Amino acid sequence: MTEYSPTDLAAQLKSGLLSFPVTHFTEDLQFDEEGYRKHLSWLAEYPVAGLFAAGGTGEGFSLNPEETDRVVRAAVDEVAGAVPVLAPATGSTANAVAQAKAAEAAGADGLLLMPPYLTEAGQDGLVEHASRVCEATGLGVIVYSRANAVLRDEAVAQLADRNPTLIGFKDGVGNIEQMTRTYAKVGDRLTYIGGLPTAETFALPLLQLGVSTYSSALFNFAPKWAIEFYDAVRAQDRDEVYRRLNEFVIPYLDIRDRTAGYAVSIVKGGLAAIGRPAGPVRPPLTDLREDEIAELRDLIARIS
Ligand SMILES: O=C([O-])C(=O)C[C@H](O)[C@@H](O)C(=O)[O-]
Repeated sequence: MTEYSPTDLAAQLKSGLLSFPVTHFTEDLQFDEEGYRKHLSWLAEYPVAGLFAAGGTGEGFSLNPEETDRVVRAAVDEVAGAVPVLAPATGSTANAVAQAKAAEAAGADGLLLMPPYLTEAGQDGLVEHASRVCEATGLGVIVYSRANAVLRDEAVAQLADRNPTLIGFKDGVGNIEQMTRTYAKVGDRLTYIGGLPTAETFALPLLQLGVSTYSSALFNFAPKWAIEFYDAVRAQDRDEVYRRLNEFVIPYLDIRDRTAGYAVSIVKGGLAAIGRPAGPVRPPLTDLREDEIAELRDLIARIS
């Protein structure tokens, strides 16, 4: 059972960078628990404020509920209380509620509510969906606003009023007006997390909009560099942030943007490039080509 009340968890997550580990697969696309645990054990050498198991970078969308449970349990066990572990709640309301309960039983400390798949939905329906998940457990919940579940300021305010366990808003859209409206309306009642693909790209400007931390996919293969980048953002060291954007992030985006879904695949590519392979990505994603991994290796050499 978690030691973090929702309020404690909200404060903890604001205190540092957030880790979104990839999920390791064998060549025949089964969960490679040993590889995953070794990866978490290596990343544990670097200070983060929370670990989100089976998130987007962790290909949570490709896992069945039993696999998600295995990944979450492996993370909880491996991390052993050093940092809070947050688990995903995905898909239909019924599925997300079941996953939330399973995560609480597995000892997770909080939940990241992902968008429901396929259907579009209005704001009232999204509030209902998220509220059901908030009501399902005592865990703190972060709602991920992205894709077919983009929440506007009024809906975020409604959700925060209705659900004391809603602790965070993760933005995957980057709409400046909506972020401004949301922070103006809801203020520090919630913790705001930058969750656009390759979140470092937006970290400095979003800080001005109340977004105090972000989910780092780069942390998977460049943990020291990712922490240093986060420190530069928090210190509002504009020169250093732009130096690092030019040195690494922008050329990395040039590779990432070649194929839809590479925002996740490139993270496994980065791990292959540094000699810590995490196995292939699952369909519908595709792996980077060998020449792209070689390109990425040269890029990573610049920051190692
Ligand atoms: O669920 C996820 O993995 C994310 O949305 C976070 C990613 O880590 C994203 O912020 C990124 O690519 O840096």
